[in-house]
Amino acid sequence: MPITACAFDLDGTLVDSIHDLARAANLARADLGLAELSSDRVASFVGDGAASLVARVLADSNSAEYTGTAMQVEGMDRFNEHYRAGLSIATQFYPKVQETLHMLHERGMPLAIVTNKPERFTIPLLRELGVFEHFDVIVAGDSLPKKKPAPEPLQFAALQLKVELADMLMVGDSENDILAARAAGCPVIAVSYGYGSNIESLGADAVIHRFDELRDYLDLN
Ligand SMILES: O=C(O)COP(=O)(O)O
Ligand SMILES: [Mg+2]
Repeated sequence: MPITACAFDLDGTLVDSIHDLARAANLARADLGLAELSSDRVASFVGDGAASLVARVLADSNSAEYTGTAMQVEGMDRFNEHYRAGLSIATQFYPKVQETLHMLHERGMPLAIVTNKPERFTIPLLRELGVFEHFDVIVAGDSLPKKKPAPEPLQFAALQLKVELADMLMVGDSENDILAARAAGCPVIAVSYGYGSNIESLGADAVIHRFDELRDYLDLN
């Protein structure tokens, strides 16, 4: 793979954000008189952006969709407030992420974030974690009309980075990341430690178990 740029998913790939997401989700549920869900349960609802997360968390069902009911609108408002107030209380980089991002940035590798997390959370979270400046482009879940698994966010990132899609490596933890990469024509590596289920069977070019294994796939000089 002649990789000249990298695009990274955020939740479940760079950072373990589930405890802050689950806290905000459960505070929103409590505001609406609903009982607490386990972090694992909330993790199984992450991946399609905040509106889907809120719909699934309120219904405690993976098939719930956000249609804008009064309860969902209220739940979304509550979730926004709680999550914005505690984006990085318990959120941490997975092992070797910081070092590897820093090394790639130092070596001049163009880097993108391509996440389904909305901009209102993505940008402050990256700032709070001290890595905002490492990325040349940030495409969030609501930056464009379509989000992953559509190819547009990766197409937009490649355009901004001035690289070919075939030369931009996508790294993610869920089926949406792999589908988006396939649709866009990007090579894709899956991480095994995130929130996606059955990641080994989803047809990524490779599966890695620790973030710095990425080095093996990049032509670093
Ligand atoms: O917030 C989400 O739903 C998922 O975010 P991700 O695309 O960074 O995994
Ligand atoms: Mg993810």
